[in-house]
Amino acid sequence: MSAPETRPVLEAEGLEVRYGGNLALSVDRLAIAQGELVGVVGANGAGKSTLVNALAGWSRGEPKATGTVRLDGRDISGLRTPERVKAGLLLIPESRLVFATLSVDENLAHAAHPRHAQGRRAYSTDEIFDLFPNLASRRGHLGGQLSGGERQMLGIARALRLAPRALMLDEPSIGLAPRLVSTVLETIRALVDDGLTVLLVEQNVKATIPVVDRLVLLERGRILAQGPTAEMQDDPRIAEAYLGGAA
Ligand SMILES: Nc1ncnc2c1ncn2[C@@H]1O[C@H](COP(=O)(O)OP(=O)(O)OP(=O)(O)O)[C@@H](O)[C@H]1O
Repeated sequence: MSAPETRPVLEAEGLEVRYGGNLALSVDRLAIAQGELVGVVGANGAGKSTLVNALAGWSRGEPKATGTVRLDGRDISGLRTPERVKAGLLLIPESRLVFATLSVDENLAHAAHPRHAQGRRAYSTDEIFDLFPNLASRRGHLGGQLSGGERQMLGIARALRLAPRALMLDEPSIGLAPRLVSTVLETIRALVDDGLTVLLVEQNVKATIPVVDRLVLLERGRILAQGPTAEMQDDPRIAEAYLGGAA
């Protein structure tokens, strides 16, 4: 038998992002292992979106990103977003990109299973509707007619059709009713238990703690602390800032 695989699925090294002259993100190293669910938490403006956008090779403004991003050991820093998607690195942005004028079925059909996805799992529409029964009952509804939670689920479903190697989600809980927040986060957990590798950005630390394996605390663009959830949840920086000053 060969030694157990330790190479991370997704890895960033020396990743820096500047907007104009301002350094918004400076991450020495972040690595996510196969089948791991890592939660990135931090206050407004901490750099959470900037981090996942830089990993995805995508941005709102015109930031300058430097450093190395690797997927399964392959340097993908020079690839544009569509090529990173083809390679298996997918981001579901905060804005939950779905086609508003296409039905749920059409939205899924547009996210067709890529031909060159060696060893990656593309979920079938049947599997997707098992995972998201709400979507199954709305197959003919237009994307624009769906609730925030349903759009979020459709966004995840579209990503699953594309056989992600690593999936990044930017604040999937935002704007959702508390009950739906746990449904969405528990579904993400179930996908990880099924083998998917996930980087989850969340401001809702309380809802994030029960589902993630590891927490990364970002502050002013830097990783202030990271570690297994069981240890990090008692870290006073997390407890005081996000859990109502429990310490
Ligand atoms: N397009 C942009 N142009 C200029 N500065 C930006 C841009 N996007 C983000 N920034 C700045 O970069 C920093 C990090 O922002 P970012 O959106 O990554 O934070 P965040 O942790 O995702 O915050 P939130 O939880 O509010 O979404 C902030 O200081 C923000 O003002």
